[in-house]
Amino acid sequence: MVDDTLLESGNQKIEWARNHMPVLSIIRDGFASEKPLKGCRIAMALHVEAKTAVLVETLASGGAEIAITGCNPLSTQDDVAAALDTRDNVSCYAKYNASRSEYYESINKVLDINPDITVDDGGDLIFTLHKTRQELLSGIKGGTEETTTGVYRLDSMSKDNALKMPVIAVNNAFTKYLFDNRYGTGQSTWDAINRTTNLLVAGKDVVVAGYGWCGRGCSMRAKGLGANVIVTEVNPVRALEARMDGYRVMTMDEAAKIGEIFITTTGNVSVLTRDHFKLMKDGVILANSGHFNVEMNLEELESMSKTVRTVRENIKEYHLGDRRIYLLADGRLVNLAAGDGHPAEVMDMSFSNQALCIRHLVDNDLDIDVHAVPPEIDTYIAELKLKALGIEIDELTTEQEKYMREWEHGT
Ligand SMILES: NC(=O)c1ccc[n+]([C@@H]2O[C@H](COP(=O)([O-])OP(=O)(O)OC[C@H]3O[C@@H](n4cnc5c(N)ncnc54)[C@H](O)[C@@H]3O)[C@@H](O)[C@H]2O)c1
Ligand SMILES: O=c1[nH]cnc2c1ncn2[C@@H]1O[C@H](CO)[C@@H](O)[C@H]1O
Ligand SMILES: N[C@@H](CCS)C(=O)O
Repeated sequence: MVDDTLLESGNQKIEWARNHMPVLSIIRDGFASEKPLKGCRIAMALHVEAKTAVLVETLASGGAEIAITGCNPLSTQDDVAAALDTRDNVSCYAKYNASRSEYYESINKVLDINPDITVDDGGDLIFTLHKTRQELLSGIKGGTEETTTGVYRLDSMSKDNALKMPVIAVNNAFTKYLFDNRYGTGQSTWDAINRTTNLLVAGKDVVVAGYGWCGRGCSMRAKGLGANVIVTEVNPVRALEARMDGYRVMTMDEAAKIGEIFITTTGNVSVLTRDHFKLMKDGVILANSGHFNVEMNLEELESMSKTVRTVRENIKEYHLGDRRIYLLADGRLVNLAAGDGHPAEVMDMSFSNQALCIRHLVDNDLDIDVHAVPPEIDTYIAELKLKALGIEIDELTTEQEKYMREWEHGT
């Protein structure tokens, strides 16, 4: 028996998100009348919260049958999961704080739908499919991948000839990463850090590891909050860009001694290790907004600690004897595990890409490979978003088009 209060809270959150996702709402209306996904079975592993629920509703309104679970043990909002499970043709297996075995059990339940299409965030569904559920591969039309690291992994699989299905790299659409990874992560990471710690940012030394799209967003918003921002990088071009954007750039060995708040956004492992923890000041705060819980070496942090205790919701204190280090949300994506994820207006574009790419997979037979989002989908979403914002832009005149095509003109 599902708790009514839980359902009411989940439905309220979904309604709020739905009302702030105008592009997805247009796509949903089209899906409801055309039913382009009729008879299609979709297996999904995404962060199960309100904006994701709106995507699921959109796919269901297009005629699909959906099984969904989480893509992170700590990002599921149980009220939304309960509400989603009441929708027609939707089964939701996600739960907050799932153990590793529960997490993979749910991934397998989702795969039991015998999917035509898979939707991933970070690749756990597709990797399980390739490792232990290969019998399902022959029925698969294709999949989509939501995030940067998931796409890197798929590219590696493709290079090794290990990939056995077509996948669209949704992350790589302009209308995804330029907004979601940058402005979404920038805002939601700080929202989560601020609501979790209730501490001041102004005047603090904030270290952002990685100056990709997420790192740019987190640095930009840290600066806006009055922090002194330090960036660490391994890519010389991005390091230079960070420097010219006005930040200090140095190695993590140097930054570890100075920083008061550390945010990892690299998609890489062991960016913060024992050597860095040894150098850190008393009371530093660590948050990850990159990938899984691997960016900080938590085993090393634990092994160095005399005591580990929860001192406030989503804050663990690691007492090293002489100093304390505070870890937010167990080192999982802080914006989702200790916050509500990206703003709805941003996920509007990311999930419109998902919906239209899923339709594209159903309508076409793509080769086994990692595919770009078709440019016409990307442009269409940008146009709809501008329209929803009430913004008109200029068009090229015939003279301008001609000028841009020709090459003979000089001074
Ligand atoms: N929290 C969220 O909601 C959210 C949103 C989007 C993406 N992501 C995830 O965040 C991560 C970053 O995504 P992105 O789009 O910014 O990727 P990106 O590839 O644009 O940027 C990652 C940057 O990290 C740098 N880097 C790699 N190893 C490093 C190291 N050891 N030290 C310092 N820098 C290092 C790279 O050179 C690169 O510039 C990915 O794992 C992605 O999947 C999270
Ligand atoms: O609120 C949200 N709901 C669903 N997905 C989200 C939200 N915020 C960020 N991401 C997605 O999570 C991926 C990293 O795991 C990002 O690529 C982003 O698109
Ligand atoms: N779904 C994964 C991918 C993040 S890049 C996670 O939540 O950590």
